[in-house]
Formats: sequence, structure tokens, C-alpha cells
Amino acid sequence: MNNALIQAQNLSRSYRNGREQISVLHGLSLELRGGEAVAVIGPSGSGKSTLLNLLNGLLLPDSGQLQVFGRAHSDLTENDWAELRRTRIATLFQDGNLIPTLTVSRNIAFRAGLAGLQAHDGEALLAQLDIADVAHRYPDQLSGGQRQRAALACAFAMRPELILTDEPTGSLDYATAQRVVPLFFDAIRERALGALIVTHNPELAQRCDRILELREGALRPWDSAVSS
Ligand SMILES: Nc1ncnc2c1ncn2[C@@H]1O[C@H](COP(=O)(O)OP(=O)(O)OP(=O)(O)O)[C@@H](O)[C@H]1O
Repeated sequence: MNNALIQAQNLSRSYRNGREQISVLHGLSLELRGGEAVAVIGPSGSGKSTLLNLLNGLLLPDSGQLQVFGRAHSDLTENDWAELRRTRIATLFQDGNLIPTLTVSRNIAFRAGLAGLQAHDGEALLAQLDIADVAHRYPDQLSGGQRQRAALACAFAMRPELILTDEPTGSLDYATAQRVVPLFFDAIRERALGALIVTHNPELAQRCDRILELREGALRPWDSAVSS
């Protein structure tokens, strides 16, 4: 049985800027299974954000096939995508996705609530990520690293099956990253999540099951000898 969370074949996506057409992705293929962490690296402007946004339904491909949880993108309505983002796909961007008017605990409870869950493990998540002491604070009262860990706790609180993330450790100092990276991977493995991790952090990339490079519009297995 094929248990791929994502299957993409020959995807292409371009943008139009006035009369200029920018072809960003062309002939991109990808398969991601539950329990698998895949790192995506690539130069600035290569289309990494575009790819994440195709996979969470915020952008549509121009052509190609995309299946998410076994469903063809052409069969998914905007409501279906919204439901997937609420319950099954967590997207975690560098600047976090916290609601500024809610404390950290309430952000977690809210995120879990959207997925129809109660945040039973909210306190445990905060303790694991070493931010229990700031649970009562609002996002603008946190450091960049604390905010990023709070956003991570929110992403896990919704118990996603797929996590799409852009530099999940980008705002963390070295010591905090050393602590948070193993927790991040423990959470992925324990929950058998599929994770697509856009990163420039070699340590994070090396911990993934595969490293793919986005170059000239498509994903290829990363070859450090060629890329260096
Ligand atoms: N809304 C848009 N309209 C026009 N061009 C866009 C749009 N969004 C992105 N682009 C262009 O598409 C290309 C890919 O952008 P994208 O943000 O996906 O790259 P990236 O690999 O995530 O870059 P970075 O690492 O710098 O964040 C870039 O040339 C960018 O200028």
C-alpha cells in the first residue's frame, strides 16, 4: 500500500510580473512518507517558499500532479485545503505564526482547538522546549528564540501528520538550537510525522533522512561534492 503523504509529479509554477513571466518550478517531483524527514536546501530565489506554499494549498501549480494524503489537488476545494491546514498540515515559518493578542498557553490551546483537540500536552510541550516560564506572556514579550519555540509547540499541539517548515531553528542561538533540534526530531519520530524542512542549517539537514536540493526548478538528491 502506498502511504505517501505527498506525491508530486512534474509540478510547475510560474509568476507573472506585468509582462514578465518568471518560471520558478518546472518538472518538480517529490514523494514524502509518514515518519520521514526531508531537508530541502537551495539558493535564495530558487523557489523553496513557492514549493511550501504549493504543498499547503496556498498556491496552485500551473501543471503537473500533486496528491496530498492520497487526494489529487484538482479534487481539493479551498475549504478542503483550509481543513487540512487546520487538522493535518502544520506550516511553521521562520517568524512563527502566533496570534499576538493571545498568551503562549492560549495560542497553544487555540491551535489545538482549531484541530478539534484539547491541548492536554501543552504544558509538557512548553516544558520540553524549555519555555514553561513564559507561558503566560504575549508573543511580543518573548525573545526571537522563545517565539520560535512557542510556534513549534503550537504546531505540535495540533497533532499534524505533515509539518512544512522554513528554518525552524533560524532564530535560536547555538546553545538553544543544540537543545531544540533533538526535541524537534524526537517529536517527528515519536509521532511518525512527515516533515519537509527548508533549511540552511547543515546540522539540521544532516539529521534528516534525505537532503534534496532545489535547483533550476526541480528537486534533486543533494550531492555535497557537486554543490561545494
Ligand atoms: N508573488 C510573486 N510574484 C512574482 N514573483 C515572485 C513572487 N513570489 C516569489 N517570486 C519570485 O519567485 C522566485 C522564487 O521565490 P521563492 O520565495 O519561492 O524563493 P526562495 O527559494 O524561498 O527564496 P529565499 O531563500 O530567498 O527565501 C524568486 O525569483 C522570486 O522573486
